Amino acid sequence: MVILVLNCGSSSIKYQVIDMVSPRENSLLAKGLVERIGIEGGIITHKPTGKPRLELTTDIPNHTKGIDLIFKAITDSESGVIASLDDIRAVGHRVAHGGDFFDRSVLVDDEVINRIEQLVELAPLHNPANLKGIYAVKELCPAIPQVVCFDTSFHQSMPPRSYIYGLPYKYYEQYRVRRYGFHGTSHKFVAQKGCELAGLDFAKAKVVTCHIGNGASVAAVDGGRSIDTSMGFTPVDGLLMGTRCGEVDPGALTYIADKEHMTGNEVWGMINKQAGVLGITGLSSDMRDIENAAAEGNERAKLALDVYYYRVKKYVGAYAAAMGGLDLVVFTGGVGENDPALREYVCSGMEFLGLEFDADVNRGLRGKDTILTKPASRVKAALIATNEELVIATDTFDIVEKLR
Ligand SMILES: Nc1ncnc2c1ncn2[C@@H]1O[C@H](COP(=O)(O)OP(=O)(O)O)[C@@H](O)[C@H]1O
Ligand SMILES: CC(=O)OP(=O)(O)O
Ligand SMILES: [Mg+2]
Repeated sequence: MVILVLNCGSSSIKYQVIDMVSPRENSLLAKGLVERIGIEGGIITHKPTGKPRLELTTDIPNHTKGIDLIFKAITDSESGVIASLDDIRAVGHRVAHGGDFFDRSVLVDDEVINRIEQLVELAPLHNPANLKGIYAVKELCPAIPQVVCFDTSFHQSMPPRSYIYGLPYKYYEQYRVRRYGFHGTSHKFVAQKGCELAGLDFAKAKVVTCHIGNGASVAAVDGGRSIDTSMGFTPVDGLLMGTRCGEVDPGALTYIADKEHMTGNEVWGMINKQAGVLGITGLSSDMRDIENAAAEGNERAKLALDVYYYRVKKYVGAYAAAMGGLDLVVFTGGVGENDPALREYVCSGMEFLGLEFDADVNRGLRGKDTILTKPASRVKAALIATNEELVIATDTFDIVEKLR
């Protein structure tokens, strides 16, 4: 069964074409990336397995055009991987916010679309783009079944003590204001894979997963279930991110709003788009730029890195306490997989927890699943490359199989 997975961001679409024989037996036919949607210099990079890659620069004014380019690339005479679009059995999408409506992946229908629309205001950087992908497939291939996998689903297992805020309870009852958490697909995947690599039983292990990309969150996964996570009602809470502030005293925000005569919407825009490492440095939201600037002696970049790394470490300690123990710390995401300095900072001085980091193994290591602790270390650490798309394809397969 050929499944197309779409991970639509605001200005980019990551995709994979996967042939699933069964959840365990699958092969990647192609993966690719459409970038710079809606701005000049649009580009699609298509990487088929065992065939010449294809790169095309062209204006990509919207997601429909982006998905149309993906369709052309995957059926291309030279670099294509399927004969025609009829070969696609289903499309699986990543959707960031599913609220407490969804604790699992579901088949798309009008009701599901309505729910995702309702949640747009809670995930303004993500849900609108996710919806555009669903609409574009509907327009271009109305007969193909579509499945959505929510970042929030895995965290629906959190107990109330983790998700209730100290606000008047009526806001939870009226507006469902609570912690939801994100990157759940990734946290689950890397916790499971990390346990396999470390020889731990996922159903019993106490794992802290650090998904550190442009958006970043930490989760406490106890016995295979998420019991707490650093993102909250929206993907702006917790860690410092590219352009998002992470944890901040709410009092500071109302104070700034007062001083600067800002509306709620303006504050919301500021904490989502002008904060994070971009806000502290005024330089960039990309961690590579921040690290380069810090290496050249830029003081603000050094400060931003320090805040960024420190927060990750703090959550590891907090979640070890929350779970009453720790077996494994996992690093994943664009930064977690590619930045040895982050991993070294977080895992250094953690012998008191039973974690003995192997700095030699970690040095220069990028993107390869590896145990990062010394053989005798009681608590393990690991780098695990995430693959949200494979999880989405697996869920899509399971749901579409039942339609037969
Ligand atoms: N070598 C590297 N060192 C540090 N950060 C890196 C490196 N390579 C990529 N990154 C960072 O990874 C981030 C993107 O991660 P990714 O997980 O793809 O994000 P998202 O899925 O949220 O868009 C960027 O901030 C980028 O700078
Ligand atoms: C929810 C979220 O933060 O996603 P991303 O990391 O893709 O921005
Ligand atoms: Mg991501």
